[in-house]
Amino acid sequence: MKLSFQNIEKEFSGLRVIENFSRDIESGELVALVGPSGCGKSTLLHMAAGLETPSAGAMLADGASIQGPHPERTLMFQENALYPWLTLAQNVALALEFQKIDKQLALKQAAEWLSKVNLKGFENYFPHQVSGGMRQRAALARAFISHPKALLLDEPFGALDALTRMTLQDALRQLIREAGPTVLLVTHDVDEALFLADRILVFSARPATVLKEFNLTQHEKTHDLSEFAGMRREILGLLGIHAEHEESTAILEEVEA
Ligand SMILES: Nc1ncnc2c1ncn2[C@@H]1O[C@H](COP(=O)(O)OP(=O)(O)OP(=O)(O)O)[C@@H](O)[C@H]1O
Repeated sequence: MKLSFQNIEKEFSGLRVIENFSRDIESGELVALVGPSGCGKSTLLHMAAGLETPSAGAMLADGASIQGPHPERTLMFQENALYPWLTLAQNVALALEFQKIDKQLALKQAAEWLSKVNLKGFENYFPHQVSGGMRQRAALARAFISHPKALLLDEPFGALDALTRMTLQDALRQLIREAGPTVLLVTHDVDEALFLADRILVFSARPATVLKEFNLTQHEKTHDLSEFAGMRREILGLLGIHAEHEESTAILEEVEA
């Protein structure tokens, strides 16, 4: 699914958040949105999800104006949104409810997707009985089970420790390779953007405009991002962080608009 942001402007009660943003996200492309906290990244994601409307401009999916949420465009948040009273399999199966699939068949498919994200054997566990990383694995299974054409990820691994985050990034990349959705990824983690993205858009503070765009399609990437040291330094510089002062990527949280 191609997502098109056309001359998008957004303001909330006089607060200008997005200024003249235009970009096409091609079908199957993974574009990461990076920028200071509060600059409007989630707002752009919410427009693609159909949860917010632009104040001016047009938000299109495959050339048609987005009128509201649709299961073809799936949003996934940092805080896992699993229902605590449902098992992991029931949570994943729930995503198929709108398709009116037989409940037993939905549970069977849910078990298959849980297996794909390394949760075989945990189908009947409740969310509180597994780790945060496992909950996000289940959330990934739930996001993919309905074969979304566009996946809108808002800091999906932001609450996880660095090691767990990397294993989840590997799982996500594998799922994306198999399913091929268009992906918009909001992240504060520059390394996550470098590892996963085909393209990185770096935004200014509010009102958000694109400061620079980085293309990474020609690279086959590993978690050893040393070849991207220059690009990483440049992105952090654009965000007002000097590499020599950088203690962790969490610092990005403190760059207030
Ligand atoms: N529904 C809303 N009503 C009013 N203001 C809003 C609404 N949604 C977002 N905002 C405001 O728009 C600005 C941008 O918010 P947004 O969540 O898009 O930023 P962000 O770049 O995703 O931030 P962060 O990186 O901290 O998640 C913020 O000042 C926020 O308070």
